[in-house]
Amino acid sequence: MKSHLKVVYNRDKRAAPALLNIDSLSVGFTTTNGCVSVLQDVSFSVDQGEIVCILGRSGCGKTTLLNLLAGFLKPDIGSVQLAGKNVDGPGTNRCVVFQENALFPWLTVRENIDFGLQQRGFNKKQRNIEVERFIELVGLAGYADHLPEEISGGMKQRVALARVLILAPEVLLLDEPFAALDAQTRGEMQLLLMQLSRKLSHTVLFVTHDIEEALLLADRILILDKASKGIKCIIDVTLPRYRSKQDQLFVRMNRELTEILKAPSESCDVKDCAQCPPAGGDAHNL
Ligand SMILES: Nc1ncnc2c1ncn2[C@@H]1O[C@H](COP(=O)(O)OP(=O)(O)OP(=O)(O)O)[C@@H](O)[C@H]1O
Repeated sequence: MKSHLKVVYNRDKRAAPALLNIDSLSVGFTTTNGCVSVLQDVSFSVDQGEIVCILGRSGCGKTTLLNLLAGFLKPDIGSVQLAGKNVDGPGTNRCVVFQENALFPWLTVRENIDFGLQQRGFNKKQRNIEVERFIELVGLAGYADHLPEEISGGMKQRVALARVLILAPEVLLLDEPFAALDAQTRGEMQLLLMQLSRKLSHTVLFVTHDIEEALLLADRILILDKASKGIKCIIDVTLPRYRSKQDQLFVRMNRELTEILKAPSESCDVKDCAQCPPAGGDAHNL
């Protein structure tokens, strides 16, 4: 049967150099049972303005990879480069949003969104204009003076998004940001993220367990493999930008991705895939 997934290892010539280059990353942890290797020889790159979703079974290293990109963790081997510069710690050019937002409970919505700009020394007039713009953008007009405890979980995640987007980071790193929300609010947040990242041209890496979420949001989906501790495959999502779960191609891709995630092998399982590298080839370098 013909596959509907386009697996891309080596990209066509790029119009511009990649924004993020992840080269041969390996990392492990020292535990009470000794050293545990989590990621081995992971390489890929991300273009400016791309949304890349990271999928994989529980414990395959998705959060670890995001932490490496954020600079919270250092690799044992390999490097992360952002715009040609080595990432060797956290930096203002990357912002992270987690499942559990960490809003300041004593600050209002407006003050939470303003906080980062204030820390960076922008004057009050500039800040006020930007804060009002972002309150509107994330659909929180009318709630600016509320405290976090006075708004819903979905609204809190809107605040969490606004307060990082306002800082215009080069890369936005999202670790299951909508996992705790109900299905409807989650759908609204996915749409909001897609609209905002297009409007503001953000480069996004998004960790999720949810294949549908990845198919709704991603330009590419990177699947991590627990067995090999590396990349199982990278899928180009060839759906139109605004997607419907009811679309036939969406349904088929969902089914095929589910199969890939279930498959125990270390390599891509797309049938008749002409683009898989030969054994020992230069896999995963996009
Ligand atoms: N600080 C740490 N010390 C020891 N082991 C760790 C540490 N952080 C992560 N690990 C281990 O590394 C592996 C990968 O963890 P990670 O959280 O990156 O996986 P994940 O794919 O994000 O999982 P999940 O989908 O369940 O959130 C797990 O086996 C985890 O126990």
